[in-house]
Amino acid sequence: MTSRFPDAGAVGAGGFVRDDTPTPEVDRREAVMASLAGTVRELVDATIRTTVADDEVHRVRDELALLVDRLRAAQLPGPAGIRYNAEFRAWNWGNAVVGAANAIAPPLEVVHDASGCHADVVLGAAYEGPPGLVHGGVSAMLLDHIMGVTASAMRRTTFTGTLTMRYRRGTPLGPLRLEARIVREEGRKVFVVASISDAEGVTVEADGVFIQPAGTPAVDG
Ligand SMILES: CCCCCCCC(=O)SCCNC(=O)CCNC(=O)[C@H](O)C(C)(C)COP(=O)(O)OP(=O)(O)OC[C@H]1O[C@@H](n2cnc3c(N)ncnc32)[C@H](O)[C@@H]1OP(=O)(O)O
Repeated sequence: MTSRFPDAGAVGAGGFVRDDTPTPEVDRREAVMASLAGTVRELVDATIRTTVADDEVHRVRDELALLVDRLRAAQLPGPAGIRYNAEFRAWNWGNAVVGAANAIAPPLEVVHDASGCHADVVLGAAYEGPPGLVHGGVSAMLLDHIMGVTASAMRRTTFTGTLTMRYRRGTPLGPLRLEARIVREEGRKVFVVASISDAEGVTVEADGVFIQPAGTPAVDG
């Protein structure tokens, strides 16, 4: 069996980084960062929807600039990447869809089930495209992620090769369900279908080809 885990600190296949931070410490820090990101997410929503006077907006902006400086006091040299420790605990806190420290991420919480993966999410004002509806690119981004996770099946690295969307009707902001499943595999290619639904049924369908890049091992392969 070939391990997907490189030596500590090294960049492995697909850009994954082995990091020997113990799992309890990862869990603790993740909760701290998720707490911060949750408040920043509130800030984003409040910023979009505020109707306070201009002077108040300027005062809030100046206070926020001071807070940004405090967070900038110690920073990673680049993006957060994806890290793994020896216990197979993985963390990707900057991920655009699930990153615990990323206030832009909804965040999606992907659940593995008998047929593939699903996720329940509530999308607010920050994800609007047409009035009251989810931006089509946001729908594609969320589906791309859950389809990628489904294709990877927690045992191999896959990248999106081709993603096709069919927008059947507008997707309303609010509570939504995403579902994804593998329909077939051919060599390194994994074919995945997925959907977004609201209470009335499917709003978006997607199918995609996810490819295990040449030279990347499956964990149990
Ligand atoms: C844990 C976090 C999960 C997150 C999931 C989110 C998913 C993402 O967003 S991934 C980011 C977006 N995707 C990318 O950036 C991928 C960029 N592209 C690449 O890296 C490469 O082109 C990659 C990996 C897709 C294919 O490269 P490579 O392994 O060299 O493929 P290659 O050997 O040429 O082809 C292998 C097979 O795939 C097919 N193929 C190659 N590219 C594509 C494509 N774009 N679409 C469909 N099929 C393709 C080939 O035809 C070939 O098929 P066959 O075996 O039948 O001849």
